[in-house]
Amino acid sequence: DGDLTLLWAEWQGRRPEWELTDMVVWVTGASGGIGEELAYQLSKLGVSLVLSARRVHELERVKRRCLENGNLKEKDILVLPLDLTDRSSHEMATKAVLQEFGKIDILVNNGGRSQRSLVVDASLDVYKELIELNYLGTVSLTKCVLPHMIERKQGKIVTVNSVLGIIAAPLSSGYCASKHALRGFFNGLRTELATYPGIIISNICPGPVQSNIVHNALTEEVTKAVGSGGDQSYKMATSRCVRLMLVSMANDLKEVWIADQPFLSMTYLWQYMPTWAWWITNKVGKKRIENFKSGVDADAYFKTWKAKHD
Ligand SMILES: NC(=O)c1ccc[n+]([C@@H]2O[C@H](COP(=O)([O-])OP(=O)(O)OC[C@H]3O[C@@H](n4cnc5c(N)ncnc54)[C@H](O)[C@@H]3O)[C@@H](O)[C@H]2O)c1
Repeated sequence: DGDLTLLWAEWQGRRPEWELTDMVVWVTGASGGIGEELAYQLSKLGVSLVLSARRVHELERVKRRCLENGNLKEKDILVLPLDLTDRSSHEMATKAVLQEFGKIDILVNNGGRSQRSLVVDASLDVYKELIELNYLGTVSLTKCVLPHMIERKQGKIVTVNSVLGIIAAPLSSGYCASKHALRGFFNGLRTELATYPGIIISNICPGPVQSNIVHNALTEEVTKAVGSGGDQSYKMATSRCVRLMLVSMANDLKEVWIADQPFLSMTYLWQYMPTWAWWITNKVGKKRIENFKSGVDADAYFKTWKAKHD
């Protein structure tokens, strides 16, 4: 369920419990899904946590659970409301973190939204929103934190990308574009930081993971979200995805792929045999569009596949 370097690191590499203690970690999109689970697992490691998203009451709920289940005290967790699309607020937010904890060791760019609509139906505003949020929001926050890391000559910028930042799928063209753009940006940034080996740029590419991502996905209109989560049973458990993310952070891996089969094999196929990968993608993609058009969960066919192979 991880690329070979990641699985090697999990087996033989440094453990998150040794490497990530005493760090200041800022997680965006911490009010749900992967970001929320990340907060819980990090809170057990004894880090100082900054929890950001738009909804304060949800962040307070996550903070309370971190305090109940983790090793942290009230003073170790800062709830910092943040809208990634409100770029003018990012500098102030960064200052607030530095004022509270004096440093930022790890920025986890996790907040984002997906898409469920065909190119022919989706308004241009949907594409604009996905670029504003997933791409420019992430770039903006990174640019605020980067000078601090350069000054200290250390830090990790971890971005929750997606396998859809490498491959593509129907109904998600704007999402794929935003994630491809992010991968290009961070690969470019990494090349510029070659003289700062202490600053790690890490690109995390999960496949389907249990979360609210489908529920919150944009449709053909920017004002309308999907509003139902669909079937989650075929997706990777959030806790497993986050554990592998922590392994990646502890071992300074530059890009990792985290996905159950057949998604992981598909990513390898795209890497090594793009022509074959296109053949399969078009076959599966057709089914995905048919399901979507008939009002069924677009990925319902994976239930049958999983049932056969489990
Ligand atoms: N779940 C998956 O299958 C999957 C797969 C690959 C990549 N990802 C990526 O993982 C990340 C987390 O997604 P998730 O699956 O946990 O989904 P989710 O919908 O459960 O969580 C998304 C988080 O982002 C926050 N967010 C949304 N808009 C925001 C804004 N304008 N400003 C600040 N925060 C905002 C939400 O409040 C929430 O906390 C996303 O970047 C997503 O693209 C998810």
